[in-house]
Amino acid sequence: MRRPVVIGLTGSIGMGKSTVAAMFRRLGVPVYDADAAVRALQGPGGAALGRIEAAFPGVTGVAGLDRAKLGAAVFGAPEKLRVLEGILYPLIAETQARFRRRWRHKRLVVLDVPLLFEKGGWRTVDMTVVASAPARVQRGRVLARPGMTRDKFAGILAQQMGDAEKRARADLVVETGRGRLLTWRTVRALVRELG
Ligand SMILES: CC(C)(COP(=O)(O)OP(=O)(O)OC[C@H]1O[C@@H](n2cnc3c(N)ncnc32)[C@H](O)[C@@H]1O)[C@@H](O)C(=O)NCCC(=O)NCCS
Ligand SMILES: Nc1ncnc2c1ncn2[C@@H]1O[C@H](COP(=O)(O)OP(=O)(O)OP(=O)(O)O)[C@@H](O)[C@H]1O
Repeated sequence: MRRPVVIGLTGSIGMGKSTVAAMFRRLGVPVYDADAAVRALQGPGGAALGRIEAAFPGVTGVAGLDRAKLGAAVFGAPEKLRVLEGILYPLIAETQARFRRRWRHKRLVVLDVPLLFEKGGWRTVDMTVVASAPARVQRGRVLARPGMTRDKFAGILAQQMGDAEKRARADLVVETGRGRLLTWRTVRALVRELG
């Protein structure tokens, strides 16, 4: 039996990655959501909680992880972020392997991974797809989110590979700044070709 074509989907904050992922799902393509996997590991009863508490005392409780507290501890402290990644990434790799086994009979699957290029996940996929829009569209979307500030946005951008580099590395760029219909048609054409 042929194994599925594996697409790695990524994009910077506010570029429409989640919306593109939802379009793949609507077309019947299984989508692995790396952010959701991280949240499940860190939520109430999550498999990573014990190890996170041991490394960062005081950041977990009955409700799971206090993300803001841990974020304050690790963002801006690269060596601490590496410790957190060392705890989470082997567990994430397991959940991803389970996803791949579960859908091995499919022709096409998508891995939605925010840090696909930054963390090397691109090496394990057949094709990379980057959701992208002009910077002013991205900015407008992100600053409209509740709780978002210019400083926070700048801080997040500074931590991510830039959009230009992601676009240059992508096998396919899906434009999300020129209406949903265009985005939908692009995703549908890709699924028809590969699915
Ligand atoms: C530290 C945590 C708890 C903070 O959670 P919080 O909800 O406050 O922030 P959020 O997850 O939305 O991240 C904010 C921004 O930082 C970026 N970011 C998150 N983790 C990392 C990382 N390891 N390296 C670089 N950027 C990161 C995200 O892409 C996002 O743009 C959380 O980010 C975390 O557990 N990170 C480690 C796991 C990871 O690498 N996740 C990335 C995607 S799989
Ligand atoms: N053609 C389009 N494709 C995708 N998103 C679009 C499009 N047109 C408008 N949008 C809007 O842009 C926003 C993009 O948000 P979305 O959550 O998909 O981004 P994201 O890249 O997943 O962001 P984050 O990484 O911050 O979660 C949404 O509010 C969505 O409704």
